[in-house]
Amino acid sequence: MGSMGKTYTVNPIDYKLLEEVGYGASAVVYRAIYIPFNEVVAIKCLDLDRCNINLDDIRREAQTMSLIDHPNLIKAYCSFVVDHNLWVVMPFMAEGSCLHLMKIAYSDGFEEPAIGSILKETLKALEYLHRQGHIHRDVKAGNILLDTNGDVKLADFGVSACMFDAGDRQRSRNTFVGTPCWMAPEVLQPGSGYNSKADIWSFGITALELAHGHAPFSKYPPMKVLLMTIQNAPPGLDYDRDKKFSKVLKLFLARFSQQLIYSENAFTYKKNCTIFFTGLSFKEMVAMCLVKDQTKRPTAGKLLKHSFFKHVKPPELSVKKLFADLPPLWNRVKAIQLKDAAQLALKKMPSAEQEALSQSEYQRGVSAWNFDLGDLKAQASLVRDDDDDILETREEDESVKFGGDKVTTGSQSSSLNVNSKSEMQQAEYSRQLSGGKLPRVDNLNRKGRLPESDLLETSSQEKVGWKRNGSSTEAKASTSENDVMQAKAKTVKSRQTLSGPIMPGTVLSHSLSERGRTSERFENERQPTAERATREIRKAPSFSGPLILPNRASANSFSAPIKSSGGFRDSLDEKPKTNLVQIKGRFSVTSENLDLVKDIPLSTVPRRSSQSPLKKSASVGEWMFEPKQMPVNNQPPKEVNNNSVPALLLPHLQNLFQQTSIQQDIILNLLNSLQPAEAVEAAQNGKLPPLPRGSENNGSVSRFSIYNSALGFQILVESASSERERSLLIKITELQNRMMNLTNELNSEKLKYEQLQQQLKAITGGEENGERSDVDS
Ligand SMILES: Nc1ncnc2c1ncn2[C@@H]1O[C@H](COP(=O)(O)OP(=O)(O)OP(=O)(O)O)[C@@H](O)[C@H]1O
Repeated sequence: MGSMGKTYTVNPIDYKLLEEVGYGASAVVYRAIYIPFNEVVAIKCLDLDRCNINLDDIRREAQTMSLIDHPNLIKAYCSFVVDHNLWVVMPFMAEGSCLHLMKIAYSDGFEEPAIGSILKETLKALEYLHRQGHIHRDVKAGNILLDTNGDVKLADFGVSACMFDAGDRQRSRNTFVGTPCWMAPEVLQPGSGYNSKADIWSFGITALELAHGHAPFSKYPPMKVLLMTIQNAPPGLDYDRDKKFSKVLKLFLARFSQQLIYSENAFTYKKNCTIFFTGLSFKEMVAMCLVKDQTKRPTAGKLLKHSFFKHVKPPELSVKKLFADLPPLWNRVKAIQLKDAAQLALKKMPSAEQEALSQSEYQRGVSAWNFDLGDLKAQASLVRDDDDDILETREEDESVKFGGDKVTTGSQSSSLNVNSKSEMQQAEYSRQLSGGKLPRVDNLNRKGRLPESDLLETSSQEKVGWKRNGSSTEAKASTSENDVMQAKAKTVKSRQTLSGPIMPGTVLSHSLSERGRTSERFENERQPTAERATREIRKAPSFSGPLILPNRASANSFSAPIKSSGGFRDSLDEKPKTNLVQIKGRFSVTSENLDLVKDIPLSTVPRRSSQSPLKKSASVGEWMFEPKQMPVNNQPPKEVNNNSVPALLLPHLQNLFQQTSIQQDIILNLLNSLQPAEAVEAAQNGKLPPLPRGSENNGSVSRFSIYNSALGFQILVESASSERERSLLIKITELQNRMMNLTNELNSEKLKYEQLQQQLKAITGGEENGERSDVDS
């Protein structure tokens, strides 16, 4: 039974599928004609082979959709199975979802009056659903549909749950269902149970989504979002960074401080005050929804009485004007697909397809995840974000702010600034349409009634199914190239956080039916790149799909090895941080490392110098050694990493060696200058280098024993007859002793150096293994 007592048949030949007007995690939605009534309807086609939802869930959705009866909820006319697809026939909402609308024309979110109306209508739907005992579990902008007259309806009961199942009224549920960014903390906490208040949290997130153009945390990978939701303070509206609200606030305050508001006419004054206080009450309303303790969140009914909703305009005034001048929905959807495809191409990933596939497998595989918080934390700590991301996270972590003024990233919004109104009407579409492969959309009124002639014409055409025909493919390919060119000319901040090791697609391949995958690959090979990209985009999650995490064991429990990351080391990382001094790159410098460095007697080690340390001196024969002090290492510890420790030691060791050699030279010089007979003799015996004959030495020296352990020889010299010679010999002895000490030092440093090298090898070996297993995984 359909609308107004009309009955819709369950025979697919009574329906003519037209353009694709939406796609989600599990379904593609088409505009269609119900031929018996010549009425435009929407048909949601769920691929039963591909989606993870079990038949019970699907039946429940269809059942819920057919039983509900509320002006703000999408009702199903009927549903039936066609091949491997379930078709759900429902009213066509000609302006699509709020998400698509924001993507195409309001990337910074809607203006406050529209937000108020959309939220109020959605809240009415929720209030009704909750009263009927349902939890929607997937409230988000992508599931709020708009019609040309401004009607607002909540859709997608794919994940809705009945709280009265098995007569267990008000039972808290324990399954993990929803979409990461919109999921309430209690939904994510295993075993804590949740109820209709989970929808209120999602409603609060949706409010922020509508105000900013994207949901909080939408740029982060799903696992990160889950953790942020559990661990961070709840998100909220930030006036400083939100252009829309701060503009009003600043203006108001400026005029207030100059007492200008009093001189304004009553109308302007009232208007400004209203905007200002509405902004404040919006913030308050959102804060009420986003309380982590679900018991403290208001019910939908109570929230409806909040001051924010008191002065909300009827949607036909505030919502209707949002679509003025926009092209028809199907063209917008196509443009979004092309835009996303161009963006994907721009990212120049090693393999865009790989990424898309991995994302789509995430979407499918998510239901097979073993929900283990410890694993999640480990995975989240592996997520690498660029500096920018880190900064932003910290900002968000600290003060929970949102970048309304930022280029939106992530799947929820596109970062390409497509001027929708002009670019929508590109020649590409005219070409497609004039090519006769798609129905003449110009001849359709928005609501979708087809003139009889067109209906006949389109009826004779091939049905638009899961695949596209050749001409539209060609047209899209060329437009995709255009898009890429346009996009290249613009500054694009591409999302980068999705390519990290967290992508479960790499470990969840079994979750995808092999048959489906093979045929998909085959299709992909035959399709032009742009078409493929578009298809992959469609399959790739916008993270807007439901996250279903049933309590069942899985092999996919994040087996990737944990490695130290140069990225986040925030509260998410619970690895022990004892002695952690500084994090640099992939290494962390611990106080142990610093101790090692400290052990080196830097202050006593002479530095190697370009200038020779040997200077002419009268007191020590020809040369004296002028040791230069090695400056204490003034480098801050952050400059030190495991790599640089041996490098740091090396010059010192070289200096020691050099110093020792120099001292040897000095001694030899001194010996040369003394020319003791024994030395000469020793030299002649091969124990000492030949000594030059000096003029001062007259041969009468006292016996003096010099033992050099390092050099392993003993010099026995006669004590010099003269005082001068004696003092020189003493100096020699001193120098020899110093040399011995230095040699000992050198040996021990050599030992340390070797040990350090071994440690370093062990570390780098471990790192390489870790990286290899990362690459493998
Ligand atoms: N009745 C409708 N009229 C017009 N457009 C619709 C209609 N129903 C759905 N859509 C469009 O199709 C998109 C996907 O629909 P839907 O959310 O039901 O699919 P899904 O696979 O369940 O998505 P997800 O699970 O990601 O929320 C919607 O976001 C919307 O843009």
